[in-house]
Amino acid sequence: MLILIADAFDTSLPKQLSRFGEVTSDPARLGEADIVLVRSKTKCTSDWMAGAPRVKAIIRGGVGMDNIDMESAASKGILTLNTPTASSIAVAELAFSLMLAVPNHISEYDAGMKSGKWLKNLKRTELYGKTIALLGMGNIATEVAKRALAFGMKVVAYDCSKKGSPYAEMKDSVEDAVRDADYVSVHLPLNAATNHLVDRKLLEVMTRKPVIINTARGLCIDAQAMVDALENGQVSWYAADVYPSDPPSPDYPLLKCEHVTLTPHVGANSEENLGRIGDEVVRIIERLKDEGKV
Ligand SMILES: NC(=O)c1ccc[n+]([C@@H]2O[C@H](COP(=O)([O-])OP(=O)(O)OC[C@H]3O[C@@H](n4cnc5c(N)ncnc54)[C@H](O)[C@@H]3O)[C@@H](O)[C@H]2O)c1
Ligand SMILES: O=C(O)[C@H](O)COP(=O)(O)O
Repeated sequence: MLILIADAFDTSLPKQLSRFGEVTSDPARLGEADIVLVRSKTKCTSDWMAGAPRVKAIIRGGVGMDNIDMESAASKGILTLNTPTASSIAVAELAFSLMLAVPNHISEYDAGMKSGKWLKNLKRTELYGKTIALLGMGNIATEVAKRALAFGMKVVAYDCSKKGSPYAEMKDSVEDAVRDADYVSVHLPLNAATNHLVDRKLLEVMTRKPVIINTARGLCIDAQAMVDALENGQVSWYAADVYPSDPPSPDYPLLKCEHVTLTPHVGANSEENLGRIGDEVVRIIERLKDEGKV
């Protein structure tokens, strides 16, 4: 069996996988591979699959499957699997870091100190007593909610398929969730229903000039509508880890906008999480072998 590690995984993974067969990271060997491991970088399109005639399983180390053409894979009998819970803590901690950094002016204070400005008059605001709306109440949002509760925040959420949670007051619509929120954190998969879910209309529903945090997918928000909302003060800050493409094109409007904090898609990229993802990949291959699927 040949396992192709197509994207950047934990450095210990090739050794761990060697008990299953040969392991390579040479993309030129796609045509010989039985299993391919990807993160978000490799785009598993129908054309890409045509170059992988032996592949029985594509394993996505991570959560989002939007870089994999699932329909094509299914039609070719290729299994598609991910590591659904491995990244929850890593991403929740990044969302929370952004949520702490913005009202505490960490980047402005730092830049001020280094340019000789003593910005003591710039007041911080506390998370305590504020309301956070979570869009999507799955694995990552649940970890964000637990941390928000520990900070004394009120947590509300909207999820199209979850009507209850021990960690959030569930709302019946996305509008109801965001209306009175001071913070809105996006935790949705990218699909036809969530593409531009945060659009001009939804931004207009928000009454509290919220900080919006997006560690889900860049296309879940309408970037131009977000720029306009930041410029007219309807939204006070946008903090994001995700873009329509990695990296975003130089003319992505939010790159040049004020009151925006950005990170380079590092939600899953903690040392610990890459280790967890690798361990989960090993368990998946073990199971597929036991079931005779690879
Ligand atoms: N920044 C990063 O590095 C990073 C890392 C991991 C995941 N992500 C992104 O975060 C997303 C969420 O991850 P998760 O682990 O919480 O996934 P999850 O599947 O556990 O939760 C997603 C939730 O969204 C809900 N949902 C789906 N469509 C909806 C809609 N139209 N309206 C309302 N709710 C809807 C689902 O019911 C589900 O409960 C992933 O799909 C991925 O795109 C980003
Ligand atoms: O959906 C995910 O798991 C994340 O967006 C992480 O993507 P990455 O594996 O490319 O860091």
